[in-house]
Amino acid sequence: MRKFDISFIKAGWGLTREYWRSTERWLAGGLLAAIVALNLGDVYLLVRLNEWNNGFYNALQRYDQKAFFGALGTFSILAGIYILVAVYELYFQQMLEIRWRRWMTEHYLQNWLRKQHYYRMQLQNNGSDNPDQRISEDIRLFVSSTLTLSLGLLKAVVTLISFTAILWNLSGVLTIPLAQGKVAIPGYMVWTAAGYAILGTWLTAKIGRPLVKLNFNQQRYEADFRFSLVRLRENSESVAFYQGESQEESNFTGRFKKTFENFYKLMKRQKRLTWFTSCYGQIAIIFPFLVAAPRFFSRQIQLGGLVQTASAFGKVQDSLSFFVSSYASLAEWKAVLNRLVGFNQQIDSIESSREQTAFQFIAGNEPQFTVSGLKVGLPNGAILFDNFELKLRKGDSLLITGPSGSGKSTLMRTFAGIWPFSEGKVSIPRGEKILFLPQKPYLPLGTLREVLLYPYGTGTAADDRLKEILSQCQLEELIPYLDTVENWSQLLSLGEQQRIAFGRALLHQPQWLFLDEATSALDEPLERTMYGLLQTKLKDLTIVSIGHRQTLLALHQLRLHIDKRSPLHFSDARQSGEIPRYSRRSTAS
Ligand SMILES: Nc1ncnc2c1ncn2[C@@H]1O[C@H](COP(=O)(O)OP(=O)(O)OP(=O)(O)O)[C@@H](O)[C@H]1O
Repeated sequence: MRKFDISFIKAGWGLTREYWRSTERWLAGGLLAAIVALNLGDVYLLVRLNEWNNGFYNALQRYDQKAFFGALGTFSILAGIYILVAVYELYFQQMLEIRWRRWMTEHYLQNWLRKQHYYRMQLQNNGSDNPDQRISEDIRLFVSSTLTLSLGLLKAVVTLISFTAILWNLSGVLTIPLAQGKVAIPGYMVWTAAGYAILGTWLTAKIGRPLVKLNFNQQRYEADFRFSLVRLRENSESVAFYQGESQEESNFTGRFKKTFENFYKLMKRQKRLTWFTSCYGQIAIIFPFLVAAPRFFSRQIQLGGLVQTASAFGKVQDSLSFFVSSYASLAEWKAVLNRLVGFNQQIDSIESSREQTAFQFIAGNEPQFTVSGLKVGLPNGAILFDNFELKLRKGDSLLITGPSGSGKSTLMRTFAGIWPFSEGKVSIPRGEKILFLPQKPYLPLGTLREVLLYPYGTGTAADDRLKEILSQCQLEELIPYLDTVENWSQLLSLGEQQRIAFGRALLHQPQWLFLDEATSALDEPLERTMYGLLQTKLKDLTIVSIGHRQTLLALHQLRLHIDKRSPLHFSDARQSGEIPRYSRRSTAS
């Protein structure tokens, strides 16, 4: 038999603990105390209602009208309190749930965004699929299920203790005649309820075990399907140009097929479990009457006693069967837990690989941008550059050229310190501003002002300055839309987006600017204008550009040509001064 694994409880506690130690712990603790108190009040009311059964049914049996109406009055009071408790129990639970979720979401978001984990996760993806889903869906499910299940468990335990005592007193002694005399079993109803629940729990665990994995997969397939739909929305124009609808459709249906097939398996397994739990629940209604009937027919107890005993039996059996009734939720909770733990483990593994890597990205005291002993690889282990050296001084302008796929952008990623498959040292002058304009201009969602000021946020530049920059980048027509929210990356042409990127450089005034094919969509005069702006408006700016165009040569003093088939080639148009050092695998020519 497989060993019962409780490590998930430890993992669950690991995730839960952080919130209960956070700055919100006092308020959260207060809310939890209120919910627990209401929960206990709930159980107390159940005990009172159980006693009420006795009086009410005995009154009916005695045809005692006064006692009957008296019992109805008691019931009204109990029911009123019960309603009040139920309303506030849910209200406080939801309040705690949303606060806890907010805290966890912020915590996960910070972890995901910190040190570019979102980027590395994508590059080093070994198991953490769809982090967006983990942050939105899984946290929500985790918080709500943890609360529901743990409060359910608490209620079950308190109910069990209260009603076991009641049932023990009510059930009397069962005497079984044997050949050599009689055996008396005190509290036999309690033993019967326990036996019934233990059998049910064991069978439920046996039938329901595969649900954990099925739930895990279901959530993953759902997220994959949703992600593919979002991708189409983001790339609708390209797909429309290609008329790629049928390919997209087969991709969607392929992904949905997995969701469908897994759901079918889930459904079948759940059907088996429901067969069992429903039978179990129905038998549980009649079972206590059957067990208590001998004492009723032998007139040891009255109708009220029978109903009260049956109800107490039901409660004991019900609380003992907590596992049976919650198995499906428990399976889902465990799947969610595995996904969140997987997310954390992936971040830990990124952190430890970062510690082990021999790459240093530092702010140095030297006034130059220095690259030394650089080795750049790919995830598959291939090496793009080895022993690469480069030194750039203030005011230099370097153009990196080379055939497509030769590694120019990857080199730029390494210069930015974001490429995890590198070794060596990159040093930028301390305290100086460095800006990278990537190949794909990124325009966030929001107003044009936010787009232009990205990533420094609004309020960092006056309106006049923004307008001036838009004019300089020949984007005057956008001035009236500074505060308009649009999907700008879909609305603006690629050339306009690239000019927005230049606008950002003018605004943020970096001393070191790296451009990866940042003018590929501009015509040549506009390209010249943009570079002219950088040179006139940004003093002592050092520029490193990647590009294919010949026209870029005239705009840079230095050139580095990369080609996998030959050594790096460096040329200096100034023909004077100190030449930056460079090399790769072989000596430079
Ligand atoms: N995330 C990645 N995973 C695996 N391989 C990658 C990844 N990114 C880049 N590569 C590979 O690294 C090589 C260099 O790519 P890179 O984008 O640096 O080339 P490039 O010279 O900038 O090309 P282009 O001029 O077409 O933009 C290519 O063979 C590419 O397939």
